[in-house]
Amino acid sequence: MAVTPKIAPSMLSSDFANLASEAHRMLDFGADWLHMDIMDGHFVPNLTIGAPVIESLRKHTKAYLDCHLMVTNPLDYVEPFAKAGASGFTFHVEASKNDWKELIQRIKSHGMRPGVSLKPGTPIEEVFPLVEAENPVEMVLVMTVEPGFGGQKFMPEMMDKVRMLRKKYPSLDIEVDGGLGPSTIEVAASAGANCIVAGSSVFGAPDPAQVISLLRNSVEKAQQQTLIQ
Ligand SMILES: O=C(CO)[C@H](O)[C@H](O)COP(=O)(O)O
Repeated sequence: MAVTPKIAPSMLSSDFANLASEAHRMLDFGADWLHMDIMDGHFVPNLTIGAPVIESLRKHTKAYLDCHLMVTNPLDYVEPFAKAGASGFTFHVEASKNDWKELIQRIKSHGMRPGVSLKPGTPIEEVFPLVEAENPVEMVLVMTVEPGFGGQKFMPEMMDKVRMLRKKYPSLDIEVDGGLGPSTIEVAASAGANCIVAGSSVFGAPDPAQVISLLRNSVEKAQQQTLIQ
């Protein structure tokens, strides 16, 4: 069975001073999720937003807040993010070598959906135990740029990771993030990605609704092709 396409504009490219209206604008344009980039200034060389901003945004929308925690100590953030109203809590495998079982358990017990992400230099095999665990993650986020900043160039060589994941786990949510847009979506969708994060290509477009629709159509088309083959 094909997994559902989810188009998630990265709010990193939004006007943070008008976050609620930017969120509504993206949802009106057809976004499924809102992707929230949480950076602590240590794990990646950038500092963005934390739980207080998620809490403020939650007062304005019921949308799925897909939180990607680029932080050194993800365990410290589980409770604050749950209280703030996060929906998905995606942590980095590089930051959870010894405590991922506890982390997944705590994310779920706090009512959020656990995901794991990996940087471009991290081998895909490192996430397999987290997907195959008795209490598994429900999404893998394959970074297609070095995490930290929007507007970077998509790394097509990351598609081997996506292909390998899709082959092993046909019903897993596989998210890609970094440099996704009309010129790169086909390769990502045909590799098997179904959750698409896109920042600059959506926010910078004259018609963001058209880009969101194009991204969704590409995922649907690739999924149909796979069913035919
Ligand atoms: O996680 C991120 C950076 O760490 C961003 O979500 C990502 O890069 C999206 O931005 P763009 O689509 O402009 O590349």
